[in-house]
Formats: sequence, structure tokens, C-alpha cells
Amino acid sequence: MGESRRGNKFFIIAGPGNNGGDGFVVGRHLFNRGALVQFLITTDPQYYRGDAAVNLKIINDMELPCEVLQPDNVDSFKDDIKKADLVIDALFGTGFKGVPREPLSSLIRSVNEIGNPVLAVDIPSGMEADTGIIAGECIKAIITVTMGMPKIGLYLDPGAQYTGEVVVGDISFPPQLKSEEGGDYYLVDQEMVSGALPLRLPTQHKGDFGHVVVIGGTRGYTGAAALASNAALRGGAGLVTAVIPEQLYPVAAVKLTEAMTYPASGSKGGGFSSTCRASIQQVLEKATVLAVGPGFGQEEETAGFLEDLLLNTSIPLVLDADALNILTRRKHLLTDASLAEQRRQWVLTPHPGEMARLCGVSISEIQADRLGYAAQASREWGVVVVLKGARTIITGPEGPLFINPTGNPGLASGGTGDVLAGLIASFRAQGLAAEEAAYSGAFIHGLAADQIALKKGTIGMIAGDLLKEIPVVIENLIALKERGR
Ligand SMILES: NC(=O)C1=CN([C@@H]2O[C@H](COP(=O)(O)OP(=O)(O)OC[C@H]3O[C@@H](n4cnc5c(N)ncnc54)[C@H](O)[C@@H]3O)[C@@H](O)[C@H]2O)[C@@H](O)CC1
Ligand SMILES: [K+]
Repeated sequence: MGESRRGNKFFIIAGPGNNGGDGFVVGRHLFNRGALVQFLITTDPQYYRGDAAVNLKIINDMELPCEVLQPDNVDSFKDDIKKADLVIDALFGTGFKGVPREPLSSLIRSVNEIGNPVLAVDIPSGMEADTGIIAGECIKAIITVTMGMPKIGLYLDPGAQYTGEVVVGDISFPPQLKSEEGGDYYLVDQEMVSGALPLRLPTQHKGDFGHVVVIGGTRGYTGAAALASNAALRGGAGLVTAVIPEQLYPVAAVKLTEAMTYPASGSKGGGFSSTCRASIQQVLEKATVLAVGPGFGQEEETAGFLEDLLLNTSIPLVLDADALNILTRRKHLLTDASLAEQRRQWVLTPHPGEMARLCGVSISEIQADRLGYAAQASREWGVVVVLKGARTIITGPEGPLFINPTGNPGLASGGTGDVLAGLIASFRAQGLAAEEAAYSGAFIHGLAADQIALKKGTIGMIAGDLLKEIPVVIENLIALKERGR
């Protein structure tokens, strides 16, 4: 803000709390840099308290233009809002709950309808800082300057759709306050992910990077297992084997060139037979990680095989897609105390629909409290949960919660989930802990999609595009790590 703002017009909406107080401070500094400022306060000055009252008095002493919003005068400010180069939204911050009371709702609606650029102070007014929930009207900002540390709601839908670009304003919080307020949440960033990725030494060979065994495929669905297997290779796993029901084996073997393939005894329906574990014992003995579920099918025979496998293996697992749907019907596998030790090695990657079925609630209930359901499921079942969707949530039974900021709507197409499962399995096989592998997989998967979007847009993005981009993203993250050494 060091530069001159001479002649630029700013319309500042300042609410009754400390967010409004920030608005007065911003406006005062803009005025001192030559800007034209106009304040709109939302209640009688006598109701302003604390820092907000102090700063309101300062702008009054400076005789800066300031009017009071009344139930019947909302429309009279429309012209001034239209003329503003930038509207500053300092109406509500972290103290906001529920639906904005009138006439504030009407004011927010007018600002959005007029459509001039808005900078939100701390959070866009109308959303709840801790959840991103928007119950009524909410300011649609082009930029949000959040104070001290990013608020979680800025990264959770629907809030995330109202923030525009998020910039963290440094107000020099003392460090202990920062962590106190930050709670048990982390935004996944490139330092965390590059820190978790293994560095490769010239003396290492493929045996050092783990063996991922993908178990999936049923009649009509061989592509999913192939995508997961290739993603595991692109993520850097040393060896990958796709275990496929024997009837589909010839088709799958053609689809996969670099990954190995192995037939499991099949069911009549074209899936896995319930007793097929013995037929793949040789492969299981060599596996570092199993990724189970892509294109797996849900027939009873296959469900029987999954149960047999889960009861009799302690190999780390990534469970995706139909494996999760089967768990919904065989819930005891998630709750039986006798499996608690094994479950510590499981990563579940549900999308909101699968999560809703697993938790026995509706998709809208999951979406309204993504953090809450992810945390509860992870604690109750003792597994790492990766709840997919815009802003994937990752958490383990002991917390904390990680929110992944990468990714875009281009990921809403068939097969991208298979790629994520393969990628997480790949990182697990390379020695990352379950949570690390999960958040690194989600971050890199989303970043690959973001890179593709820059080059080709999101509409025609397909899962196969991610496979080519993933190695580039990983290479850049490793370079970042090497620079930091
Ligand atoms: N916590 C801190 O240490 C700091 C906070 N700061 C700012 O202060 C903000 C938080 O301040 P406050 O706690 O005063 O809260 P807010 O500034 O968010 O405002 C709360 C006010 O809004 C009213 N309100 C809440 N829900 C409403 C609804 N549905 N309809 C109408 N009115 C409603 C409340 O009655 C209260 O008067 C932060 O967002 C940030 O901008 C910064 O100044 C930096 C330091
Ligand atoms: K605000």
C-alpha cells in the first residue's frame, strides 16, 4: 500500500465489529495516500465498540464522508457503489454467524448485483469463517485479504467460491496465538509435500521404491485398474502389478505395458471369486501396498473375496470405489476391534456419495460438514480418510485435518479417482506414512489438473492427461526440496 492511490474511489462498508474496525483503518490509510474514500456504517455510531469505536472516531475526527445504513435507504447508495473503483467489504469477519439481518442482506445483494470489484477484509461477509457455510447472502469478492492466517472457510465450499484470490495479510500475530487460533487444521502446501517426498540417490534401484499391487477390474471395467496401475508407476513406485479376474486378464494385459498383470480366479459374473486369495498368494507376498477397488464390482463373490483379504492381510491398503461400497454392506470390517491393528494401515478414499453411504447419511449432510464427517469417520474406524470433492479433506484418527487447495472442476470426470488411489498407493510404497501419502497424493493430483487447465482448460480434461502431468509436478516439487537442502 506504499504507492499513491490519488483519485481512486473506494467505497468502504464497515460493520459493527472488529472487521469494521479494520475497514476504518484501511480507509484512513487509503485517504492518506490520496484516494477518495466513502464509508458506510451499518448501525448507529454509538453501538460501535472497542477498536472499531476508536477507529470510527478517528475517521470522524478526520471528517471523512461516512453515512449510516437504514432499513429504507439501501438503494440510495447504489450510485456511489457503481462509481467506486473498489468496494471494500469490512462488514463481517470471524464473528459472523447465520444469515445477515436486514437491511444487510439487501446491501450485500446490491453490491453483488452491481458487480464492481470487491476486496473482502478477512473473509467475504456472509460466510462462516470456520466452515465456509453460507446460509444467506454473501459478498462475492475478487480478492480476500485474510488477517494473520488463512481461515478454513476460505478453502471449503461454498465459501471458497466467494473469496476470489486469497492473500494473507501479515499483522504479526505472536506465534503461539497463531497456532492456538489455527486449531488442528493445515492447508496442504508445496513445502509440506516436497518435504514428504523421498529424494532419490543414484545408488538406489527399483526394488527400493516399493511394489504396488492394484486389485480391481470386473466385466466392462478394466480401464479403472489400468489407470490406477499407471498412476502408481507415474508416482514413482518401483514395481506395479495389476491383479485382474482371469476372464478379463487378456484385455487388461493389452492395456498395460509397463505394469505387470496377474490373473485371479474369477466368479461367474466376471469379477473375483470369493476364494481367489489363494490364487494370488504369490503376488501378495511381494506387495508393499495394495490398492483395492478400482472397477472392482460389487457382486457377492467379490465382496466375499474383499472380506477374506481384509481379514487375512496386514499389508498397507488403499481402499477405493467399489471396495468402499462393499464396506458399506460389511460395516463390521470397519468397526470390529479384532481388525483395529490392521486398519491403522488403511487409507479410504471416498467421494461424497461413497462417504454418504458409509456414514448412512445423505450427500448434502456430508457436504454441509465435510470436516466433521471426515474427522468422525477417521476416529471411529481408526483409518486415514481422504474425502474427495472440491477441497479434498485428509485426516487420520489422531488428527490433524488437512485441506487440499489444488484441483479444479476438470477433475469431475471418470477415472480421476482411480488415478488418485494409484498415486496414494505409490507414495505409500515409497515409504511415506499413510497421512503423508494421502495429502501428497491429493495435492499432486490436483496440481497436475491445475497445470493441464492452464494449457488446455478444464472441459475436455480426462484422467489419462493427469498421468502425463504427474511426473512433471513431482519433478518440480523435488527440485524445490533440493534447493532447500
Ligand atoms: N481476533 C483478532 O485478534 C483480530 C481480529 N481482527 C478482525 O476482527 C474480526 C473479528 O471481529 P469480531 O469478533 O468483532 O467480529 P466481526 O467483525 O465479524 O463482527 C461481529 C458483529 O457482527 C454481528 N453479527 C454476527 N452475525 C450477524 C448476523 N447474522 N446478522 C447481523 N449481524 C451479525 C455481531 O453481533 C457483531 O456485532 C476478524 O474477522 C478480523 O477482521 C483483526 O482486527 C486482527 C486481530
Ligand atoms: K469482510
